[in-house]
Amino acid sequence: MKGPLFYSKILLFGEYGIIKDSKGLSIPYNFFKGALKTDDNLSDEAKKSNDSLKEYVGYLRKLEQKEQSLVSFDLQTLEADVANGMYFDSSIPQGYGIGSSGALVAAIYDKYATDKITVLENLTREKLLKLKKIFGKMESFFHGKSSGLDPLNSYLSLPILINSKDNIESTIIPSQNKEGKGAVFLLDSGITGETAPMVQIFMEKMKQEGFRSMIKNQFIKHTDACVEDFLNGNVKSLFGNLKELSHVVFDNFKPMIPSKFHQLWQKGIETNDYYLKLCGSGGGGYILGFTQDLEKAKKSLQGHNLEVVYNF
Ligand SMILES: Nc1ncnc2c1ncn2[C@@H]1O[C@H](COP(=O)(O)OP(=O)(O)OP(=O)(O)O)[C@@H](O)[C@H]1O
Ligand SMILES: C[C@@](O)(CCO)CC(=O)[O-]
Repeated sequence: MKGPLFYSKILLFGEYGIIKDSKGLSIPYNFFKGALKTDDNLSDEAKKSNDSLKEYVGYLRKLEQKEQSLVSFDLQTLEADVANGMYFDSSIPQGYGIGSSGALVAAIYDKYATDKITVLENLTREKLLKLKKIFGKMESFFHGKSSGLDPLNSYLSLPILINSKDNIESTIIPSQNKEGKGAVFLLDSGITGETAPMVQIFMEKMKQEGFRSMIKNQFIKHTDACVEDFLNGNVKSLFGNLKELSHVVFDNFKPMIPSKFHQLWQKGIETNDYYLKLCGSGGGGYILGFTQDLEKAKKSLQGHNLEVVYNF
């Protein structure tokens, strides 16, 4: 792959909660990546990507007209490049909760936005929020309403701490202990998931008083505590809160957990070998796992492939 690379992201904590002002923590995941590329002879996959970029140009044209003070693009060049066979050459799986459309949006903004906010300047909170707003509008084309967080993560290639909806900052996470036994890992559910219908289910449930208070008093409480513990390197406390979080999610987010994984989810809580949580909106794609002993977790999850993303 040539040209600047744009990485996938993992929302370690904050799925659903960030819609309701919980904390969140999102990190770039550079195992998967994509870049804009041009070829004369397009493979089937490249052709599909190229076709979707053709449609995207039309969307950006309308967006630019609607949001004149927010963002503008060199659409002529973009259109010519797409006509010449440009596509997004990407290894990021789609519908897996790790931001394939976010990386694409970041790549397009980087190459075609005029007067863009660059990663080299001093990124004040105002600039970050503006970028997030632009990216939210740009990404809406792919899956309806978007917070813009995925493209922001991909564009900056930095961890992002969400304190609340209007208060985000780039942050530093504790450096990995490559020799450590503990790990964060991805489990492949084997099916794709879609964000919009899952968020719809969540919003529907939020109409119930009981669900709302569970979100506030349990889900957000544990999510916020996990973010604090992770950033401060309080591993022991982190795993206590993870266990609670895993439990609350299991009891209240069943539609977001592929049924094949219900038993494994419970087994983790019972044995303490690992704890599972949602990775993004769930419903398929990846599931996130945390363990204090990777070898134990591997044994316990035999038959499943664990992709380690962080070592404690
Ligand atoms: N390489 C690509 N070329 C063109 N379009 C792409 C490419 N990768 C992703 N997309 C677009 O992004 C869409 C997938 O985005 P979607 O937001 O549904 O999932 P995701 O970004 O993979 O996951 P999530 O938002 O849950 O992290 C695809 O349907 C396609 O339109
Ligand atoms: C489920 C959700 O909270 C995270 C999906 O990556 C939706 C969102 O905030 O955009």
